[in-house]
Formats: sequence, C-alpha cells, structure tokens
Amino acid sequence: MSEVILKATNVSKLYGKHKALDKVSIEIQRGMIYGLIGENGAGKSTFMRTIMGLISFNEGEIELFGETGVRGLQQSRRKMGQSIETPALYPELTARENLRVQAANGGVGNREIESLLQLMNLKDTGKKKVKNFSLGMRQRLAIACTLITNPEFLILDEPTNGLDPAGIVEMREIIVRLVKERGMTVLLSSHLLDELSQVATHYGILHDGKLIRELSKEELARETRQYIELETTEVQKAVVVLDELGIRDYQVINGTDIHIYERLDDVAKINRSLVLAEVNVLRIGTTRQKLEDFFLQLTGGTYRA
Ligand SMILES: Nc1ncnc2c1ncn2[C@@H]1O[C@H](COP(=O)(O)OP(=O)(O)OP(=O)(O)O)[C@@H](O)[C@H]1O
Repeated sequence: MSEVILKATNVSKLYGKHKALDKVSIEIQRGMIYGLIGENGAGKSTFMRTIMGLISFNEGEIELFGETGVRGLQQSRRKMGQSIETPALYPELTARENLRVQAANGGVGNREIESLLQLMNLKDTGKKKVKNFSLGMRQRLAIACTLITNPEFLILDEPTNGLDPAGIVEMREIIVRLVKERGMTVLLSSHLLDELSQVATHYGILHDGKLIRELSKEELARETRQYIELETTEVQKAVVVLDELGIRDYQVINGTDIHIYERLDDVAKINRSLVLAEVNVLRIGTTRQKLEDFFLQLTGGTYRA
C-alpha cells in the first residue's frame, strides 16, 4: 500500500474575515508530484505555509508522515524541504561556497554538495559568483540549498515563475529527476496549469481558497486532449460500430455523447461506417480543449495568466 506523506483534512485559514483557505483536503502519497494550481490569491502559498508550520491555521487537521499534533508535526517537518522561505543566498560567493555554508548551518557534511550541483545543473558554474547568476540558476541553487539536509518531501512555491521557456523545461526535468533518482515526493504550485502539465502526476485546482477539483495526470490528459466528439441517439449501436472499426480508446460520456481519442483524422470514415450501420448521428467532429480553457471553465472564467 502506498505511504501517505501528507494528509490535510478540512484545513481553513482566516486572515481577519477573509477565508484564504476554506476546508481544503489534500492527500499526497509517496512518489507523487502534486501540482497545486490557482490564480494569484487563490491560496496556494497559504496552504504551503500552513503545511510547513510557517503560519497557523484555524480549522482542520494536518498529518505528515503519519504524525499529527504539535510535537509529531515538528518531527515530521525535519524530513521536509521548502522553497517558500529559503535562506538568502550569498551574492559574493559561488554556488559551491553557498552550499558549504548551508551544509554547515544544517549541521550536515559536505558530502552531498557535488551531487547536488550535478543534479541542479550547476556543476559548471565554477568561480562564478551568485550575483552574476541568471534567475534560473539562482532558483536552482535555492532548491539545492533546501536539499542539503536530504529531505523526503519537498515543497516548491511557483518554481517556474519568471523563468524563460528553456528555464521552465530545465526546472521540470530537475523536478522529475528528484523524484526518480532520490525517491522524493513533491508538492509544487503554479498559476499556470500548462507549466506543470508535463511534470505533475496529480493536480489540485484551488480557487478562492477552495479546492474545486482534483485530478490525475491521466484524467487531465483525457479531459484536455483532442478527441472526436460524436453525438448520437443510438449510443449502443454506435459502440458496436466503433468496436468493429478496431477503435478501443473511446469513452461514453452520457446517453448521447461518445468521445473518441484515436484516429482523429478518420472522422469522415467513422461517420460513413456509422451511417452505413444506420446509426442516427446528430453530430460528429474533432475538438480540442486547451489547458487554459479547461482551467477557465473550472474557475468560472476569472483566470488571468
Ligand atoms: N499575511 C496576510 N495577511 C492578510 N491576507 C493575506 C496574507 N497572506 C495572504 N493573504 C491573502 O490570502 C489570500 C491567499 O493568498 P496566497 O498568497 O496564499 O495566494 P496564492 O495563491 O499563493 O497567490 P500568489 O501566487 O499571488 O502568491 C489572498 O487573498 C491574499 O491577499
């Protein structure tokens, strides 16, 4: 059975009368990359801060590594790293020197430094001082600093924010490597669904402090990929035709709609076969629901990138 790393149950956080988090329940299992998506002010940072114990919460329960209560959570947080409040980097020092300082502060040896530099694509920065680093390099170094104590669960607040397309791709690759090579579990946030779409294994959509939808990578792919939309009054008969055509990847949505996820260029042929089999086709055509449209639909159109 998979191990539950984080279990947040009905967590609420109030700032005055404003509910920044409204009964948020999220469960994260070992090995997951959980992407928290929401527009600015949705409550992503507040949730992460609450989990890390950087701020208190008003209602609900948090369980980390199976532990609850003040003491238990304190212990568990030692196994965690975060980029919400990272220690300041020293601009006059190199990447390697910064990591040495962090290792000393964390009471750990320098053993991990070389592998961390390698992992974060900072191996070749040599004598370059941090003040001359690009934003991407700085962000990667900040993450390296939190990894120095070898945490099992990493929380990254908007790790791709402000990066150029190449920097975003690099960050995604690093996050996937962290999970694959170090067996880490990751919770990360973004205001753009698209930016996490190739990295997260699970998604939670936050809107106005509420978790309005959770879905797996596969569900997201299914919901946002291109498909043939078939509307018919005779779903059963249509399914028989699809089977005869060798089409396997389709989903009956309701009493009249079928989504076909393969053979997207064969609309005319599929239509012909249906008509020949005397299936009453009301409508057939391809559609593509983009990630942002999907997000807009969920959040009621208030999303702005
Ligand atoms: N210290 C605070 N005092 C009062 N209100 C706050 C405080 N911190 C956050 N808020 C409010 O709580 C809500 C959630 O903020 P939060 O920073 O968690 O959102 P977010 O999804 O992380 O957005 P962003 O990407 O802009 O950081 C917002 O309405 C914000 O104004």
